[in-house]
This record gives sequence, structure tokens and C-alpha cells, in this order.
Amino acid sequence: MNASAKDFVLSVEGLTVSFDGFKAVNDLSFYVDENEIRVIIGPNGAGKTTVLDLICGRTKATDGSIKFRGKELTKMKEHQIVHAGVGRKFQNPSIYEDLSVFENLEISFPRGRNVLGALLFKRDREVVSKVEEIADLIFLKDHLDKQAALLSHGQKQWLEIGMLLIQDPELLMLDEPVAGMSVAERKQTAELLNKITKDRSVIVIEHDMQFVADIANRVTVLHQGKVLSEGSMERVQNDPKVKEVYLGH
Ligand SMILES: Nc1ncnc2c1ncn2[C@@H]1O[C@H](COP(=O)(O)OP(=O)(O)OP(=O)(O)O)[C@@H](O)[C@H]1O
Repeated sequence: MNASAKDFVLSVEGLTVSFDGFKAVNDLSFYVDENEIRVIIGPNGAGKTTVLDLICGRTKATDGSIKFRGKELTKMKEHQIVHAGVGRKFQNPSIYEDLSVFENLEISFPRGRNVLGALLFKRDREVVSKVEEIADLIFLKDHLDKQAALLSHGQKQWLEIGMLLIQDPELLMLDEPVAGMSVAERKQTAELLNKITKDRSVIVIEHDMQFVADIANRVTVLHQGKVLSEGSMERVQNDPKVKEVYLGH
């Protein structure tokens, strides 16, 4: 493939990170298109979370390049990467348990508000309508006044996705978003992700193969920090190399 950085939202090339000589990510290259949902799968320790850590600037690369809309992310700090339009959700929801759903979304609105500011200052119409729009998208419209601590685990996961969406990232990265969710919640999450990629690209790390089948445009299988296989779900599932190291288990 003749891959130029311009053609892709994200171009990862020759990415390597070495922890005390151990290469958790080893000369990795992959490319994410506009409006694509890319799912990264692979056995434990394959390097999946480390790849997201590298993209969001939490871990510094030893070598290689990560270009997001032509900008080199490996040279940028974490907050600059967020500002450039890359959102990341970690495995455990990090929401403000004491605040309502509304307030959690409100303080995430990109206006430089802090918790105190959100509580003290008058809400303007733009913020309210954006909060309502996002709450509707994440199935929490009827829970706006509910304290976040009282939400189910799945609803907390959605709220955190909403807190990222309200910042309107062009690339959203989610680490096992349906872990601990019911079957019904997983289906709704697939619906949510399929909806939000109309405006952005999404990278998801996931183990639940039914969920992967419901969302993935393309699947990248990682093994020992490298791409073992890549393509449609069907192609990857039928790849003997993948069966050997992962799906057959
Ligand atoms: N900061 C670090 N220092 C040293 N080793 C690390 C560090 N971060 C990750 N590793 C190692 O790198 C390898 C890849 O870890 P990573 O968490 O990326 O795998 P993963 O594919 O996300 O696995 P899982 O499915 O279990 O979450 C593991 O062997 C891990 O122990």
C-alpha cells in the first residue's frame, strides 16, 4: 500500500516502544480511515493498551511515527494531543460520582470550565442544548438529574463516552468499552459507536467477539507488539495464524 499521511486520519508507522529492552510494541504500522471503526484484538500482553498509550502521549515511543491528520503526535504532550482532537477512554470509568449526569457532561464541555465554575456560573443555552443532545445519544436523557454514583456500570461507561463526545474528538479511542455490560447494554453500545462514526473515527480494543462483529469495519490482530493479521472480521477469523495464537483458544 502506498500510504501517505494525508489519506488517513491516523498513520502509525514503524512504532516501537521498549521497556528495559523488552519491545512491547515492535515496528508496528497501521492506518485508520475517516469514519472507520477499527478494532484491535489480540491475546493478553500483545501490546494493545500500550498502542493507545502511545497514541495519546501517555507513553513515549522509542522509535517510529504516529501521524494524526498530518501532525506528528510522538513529539506532542498529552494535553496537546487531546487539544488536537484525540479522545481516550480508559477501562474504568472516570466520572465525577457526586455530580449529576448533567453536571458531568457540562464540565466536560470544552470551555475551560472547572467543577466549581460549572456549579457557580449560569448555564448558557449552547451548553444546555449540547448536553441534552449528547445525553440523548448515550441513552441517559431521562437521567440528567441523577447523581452519577447511582447509575449502573454500563450507564457510567456511556456517561464517560459522552464526556469525551462533548469535546467532539475526531479520533476516539476506547479500551474495552463493554467490559461488565449486559448483553442489552452491549447492543446499545454497538449502536452508539456506529452512530458516532458519522463524524469521526474510532479505535476500540475489545475481547468480546460478538461485539467486534457488530462494530468493526476492520480488525487488527496484534501479537507480540506486531500486526499478526488485518482485514475484515471474516478474513481475520479465517486466518490460520490468528486461529493458532488467539481465536482458537
Ligand atoms: N510501563 C511499562 N513498563 C514495563 N512493561 C510494560 C509497561 N506497559 C506495558 N508493559 C508490558 O508490555 C506488554 C504489553 O502490555 P499491554 O498492556 O499493552 O498488553 P495488552 O495487549 O493490552 O494486554 P491485555 O489484553 O492483558 O490488556 C506486557 O508484557 C506488559 O507487561
